[in-house]
Amino acid sequence: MASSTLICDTEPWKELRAHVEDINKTHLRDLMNDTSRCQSMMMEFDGILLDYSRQRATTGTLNKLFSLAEAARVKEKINRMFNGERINSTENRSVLHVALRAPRDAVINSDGKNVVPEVWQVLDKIRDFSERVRSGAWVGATGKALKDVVAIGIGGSFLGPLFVHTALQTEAEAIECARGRQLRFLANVDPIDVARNITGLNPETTLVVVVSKTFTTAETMLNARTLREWISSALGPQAVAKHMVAVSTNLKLVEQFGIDPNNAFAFWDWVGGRYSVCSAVGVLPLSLQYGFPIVEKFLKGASSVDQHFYSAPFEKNVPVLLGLLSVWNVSFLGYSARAILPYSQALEKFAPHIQQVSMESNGKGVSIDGVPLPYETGEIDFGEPGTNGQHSFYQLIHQGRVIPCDFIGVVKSQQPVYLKDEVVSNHDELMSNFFAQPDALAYGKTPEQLQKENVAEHLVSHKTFSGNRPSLSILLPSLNAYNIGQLLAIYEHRVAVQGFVWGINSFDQWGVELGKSLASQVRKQLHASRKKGESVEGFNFSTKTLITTYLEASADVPSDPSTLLPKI
Ligand SMILES: O=P(O)(O)OC[C@H]1O[C@](O)(CO)[C@@H](O)[C@@H]1O
Repeated sequence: MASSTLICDTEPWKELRAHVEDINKTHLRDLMNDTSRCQSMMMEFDGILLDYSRQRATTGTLNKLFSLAEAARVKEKINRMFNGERINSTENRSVLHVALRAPRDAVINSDGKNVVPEVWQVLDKIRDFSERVRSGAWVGATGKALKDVVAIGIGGSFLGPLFVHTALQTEAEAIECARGRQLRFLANVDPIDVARNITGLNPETTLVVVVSKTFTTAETMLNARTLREWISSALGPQAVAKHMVAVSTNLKLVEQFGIDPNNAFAFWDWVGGRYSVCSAVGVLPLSLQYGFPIVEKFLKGASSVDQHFYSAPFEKNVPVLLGLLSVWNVSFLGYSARAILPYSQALEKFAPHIQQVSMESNGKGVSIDGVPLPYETGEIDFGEPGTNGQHSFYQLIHQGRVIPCDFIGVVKSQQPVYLKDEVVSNHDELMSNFFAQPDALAYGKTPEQLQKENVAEHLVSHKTFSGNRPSLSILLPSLNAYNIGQLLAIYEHRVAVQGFVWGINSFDQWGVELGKSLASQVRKQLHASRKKGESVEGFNFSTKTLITTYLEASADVPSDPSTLLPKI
């Protein structure tokens, strides 16, 4: 396929389009009767069981998807990514988050230079620093050990670390290592988030980690200035050096902000924000909370998937299979959303993280060459842990719109509970739902079944489930740092595969810029109106009215406030 040819103009795409008609002839409940088909749609990798037999697909569909991957040159694109080529062409950058978790002796080149040694230089610096903070060798301005950490950051500088932290919080080894320590995340520019995060913390025993790839993000910088004020108003300006450190690619701005460059932890422009959890962005706060050895296990789990993704044949390659099936669902079956449903409360922040990884990566309107696309890319990702979601939005998934679901289950609970009078453990109860839901979606319930159950005639249509709703199941052996790393990398690479097939740049995010620049125009107006009484100009009628109403109704804000920090 020539680089300017769109994937929708290739034969495999056209064949898949035609193949939809074949698939529409067979209900999933009939596909599920074919045991050899089901067997061929299950695989095991490094302790993880993947079951995609409840996709609306046959082995024929998969073969066609492999041809599509060939037409899209997916293998070549994976190789180019791992070889450090500048596949993020609109930003002229390589995409090397895999180097962040590569073993110390690996060789991964960017611009002819092996980047692995500098990755490990930063990891070693984090290990050393986090050990000093945790052991009390590094103390705050008043000589007290720093037991609490507030990590300030947003988007990719927040969601990944929050997901991993939340997932580890109740894991036995992690609990032991985190004893007496707290890790909090301040993301939103909303002052309420500041108030909630500093409540109950003592600046004397708190370390603030400012996390920003660019060190220019408006929300993060305002929150960083706010917490700098919180520290210096309590302990004096000289305390900032002991209580604030940074993670960034922009060490110059870190220094200008007033953070000692020795206390800055670098990463590189070849790490996309949403792919940065394995850089100092995640590794530093998580090591402060849990110790470096646990975080190293997380990196190893991700690295294991990286190697698998790079080397396994597509027929047995978890991220490739998942990515191709998502393309099938979105581009051919017309399902534009995907539900991420972990049956583990520890994974409650997984869907929010994957929302950014997936939607910021693949929500694009043009090809990598800038050609407007005649097909849609990306999907709407959302999710909640089961069983909570079952009592919320599952109604729509069962009887309303068709939304392919990812069910993620865990064999061994982080916190098993066995009540002596109960038949099954609490975790068994949870997992009963994990096993039942995919079949409910696939098989549904027919009017005939309902009539046999003597359901009143006027209720039969209400109680009918059409079924034929696709899902896949991922069963993890347990939820420790290693498995969390595996899960992360599977989803990261799946998103890349989808983008490679759609022929887009999954590694830029120009779509976030317009809103930012309009906000900056509004910010200038608010300033001019408050300070100089200038009227609101240069906006359309609607925006002007909204801003004017806001200004008038909040005119009691002190015009020259002395610093007012939130209190709860
Ligand atoms: O780490 P930074 O530079 O503060 O950026 C935060 C986030 O902002 C974004 O650019 C989107 O606004 C994300 O891609 C990024 O993860």
